[in-house]
Amino acid sequence: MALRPYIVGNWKMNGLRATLAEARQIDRAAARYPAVEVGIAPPFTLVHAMAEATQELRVGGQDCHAKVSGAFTGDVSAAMLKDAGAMFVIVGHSERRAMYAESDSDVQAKADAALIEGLSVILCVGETEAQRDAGEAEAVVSAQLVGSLPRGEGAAARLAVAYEPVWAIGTGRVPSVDDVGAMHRAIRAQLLAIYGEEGAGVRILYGGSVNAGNAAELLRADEVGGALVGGASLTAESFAAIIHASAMQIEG
Ligand SMILES: O=C[C@H](O)COP(=O)(O)O
Repeated sequence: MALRPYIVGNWKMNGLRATLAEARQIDRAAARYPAVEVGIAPPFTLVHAMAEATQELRVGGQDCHAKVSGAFTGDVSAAMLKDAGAMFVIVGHSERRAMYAESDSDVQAKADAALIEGLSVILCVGETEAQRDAGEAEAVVSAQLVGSLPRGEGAAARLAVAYEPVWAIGTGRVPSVDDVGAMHRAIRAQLLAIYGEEGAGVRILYGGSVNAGNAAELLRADEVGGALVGGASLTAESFAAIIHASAMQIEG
């Protein structure tokens, strides 16, 4: 089954209102390539404004709380994201797992909450360098999937998984295309085991130092259905080049 490629920018803690000019340009680039689905997860402060300022982009959050509301100072719920115009949320990013000690079950609760509110979910998994060096990469990712994938009715239909090796994030280092393909095949096998046939429709994105120069090669790896892009999504010039590379892939 050919899945529509999904190219998503994670702006992390970057972007002021002035930066919406980049989002408008990215929106125009996305309009030129309708075969590619394009999203941006800006900081919470820009979600509403970006959703208002763009037409083609899926705008999303970078995290959400598992509860709908309550005494959780500084947190934002999935319902609030939805209300602000978000269509999806990223959960389980390695920066949150590492810096805020989010466990697999925390991540699963967030994913479930987002799906209940009608958002779609990008669930991140990935091994550290030490885990890869120890030959544990697939086992680590497998355990993260088992522990954090949402299990509610119809979950697979609004889910994407992002494989992001921690050591490749923001470092300029990327795994070989063979290693990316091997991990993505293993993730696909696990999605099929957990969701049955519906697991075939879950897009598996690669993330970690994707840029205009390496996107075409990484997107060609087995079972890579798109990319989750950090630094290179911050300017329209580099992000549009990645969208273009994805569109060219479809045209073959
Ligand atoms: O969510 C995005 C990833 O953490 C990748 O970031 P990067 O493209 O800056 O390496």
